[in-house]
Amino acid sequence: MPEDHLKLDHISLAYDTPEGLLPVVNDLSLTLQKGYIGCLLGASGCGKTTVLRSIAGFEPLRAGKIFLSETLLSEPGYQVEPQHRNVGMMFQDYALFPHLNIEKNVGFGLQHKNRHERRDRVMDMLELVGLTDIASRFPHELSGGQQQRVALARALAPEPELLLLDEPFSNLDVDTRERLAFEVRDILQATGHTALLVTHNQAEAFAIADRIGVMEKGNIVQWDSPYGLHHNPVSTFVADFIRREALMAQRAQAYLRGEGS
Ligand SMILES: Nc1ncnc2c1ncn2[C@@H]1O[C@H](COP(=O)(O)OP(=O)(O)OP(=O)(O)O)[C@@H](O)[C@H]1O
Repeated sequence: MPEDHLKLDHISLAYDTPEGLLPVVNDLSLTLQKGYIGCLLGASGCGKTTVLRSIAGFEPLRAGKIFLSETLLSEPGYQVEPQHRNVGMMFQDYALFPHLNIEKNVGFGLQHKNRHERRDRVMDMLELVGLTDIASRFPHELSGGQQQRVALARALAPEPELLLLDEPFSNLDVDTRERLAFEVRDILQATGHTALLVTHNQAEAFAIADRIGVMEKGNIVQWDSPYGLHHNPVSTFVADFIRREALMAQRAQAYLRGEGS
């Protein structure tokens, strides 16, 4: 069994709002092993992005602790700054700098390297995502799928210990989305990266993840392998959630085949 890498230990998170404190995540725990891809899966508003933001260092904890490779990153009253966490991020909106070409976008987090080292690393990353021929292009000249591959190359370039992906495929059409999900999984597996992905798309979660956490109202109700979730759901909520999503996917496929509405 690989060693534990990311550990969320009974974390709670809340937002200060004009109406008062809004509890969002309540006593959530998970452990992700080195080289594994984990996924938080759940309905809109259940707190997935908030958990990811707390790991990145953008949200303070109200309770609990976050560890990466046994280093304490967060606890109430203590936060390692986001730029010192060695955590890479990839979001749904690509977040590429429009005025920089692809080479400069991918090299953005490598200012500490000299010009030659930076270029070598950028080219290695572009080769990894299969885009060496477009290094001098600008983001608006690329398709959504290509832009997202550049975003992955940029996130991996500084050799992060952990990669966080927030709905990275949701702006893409269905075919590209599926293909890229598998591609990203293969790249992460080949490079041995540990990653945590957030999605509300079950097919995506099952395509990419070694461990899936089904979330309900700010907590994980089951943290398990895709097989375990399918065959041993711990509650009717999980069973219904999995069945409902599978049913919706089947209906959508039937609809696309013209077999009804
Ligand atoms: N900055 C904020 N201030 C106040 N409330 C917030 C803030 N960000 C998120 N929330 C609220 O916290 C709850 C959880 O939001 P979060 O974005 O973590 O959910 P999510 O599961 O990622 O949802 P989605 O799938 O729609 O992105 C929601 O009720 C949301 O309205």
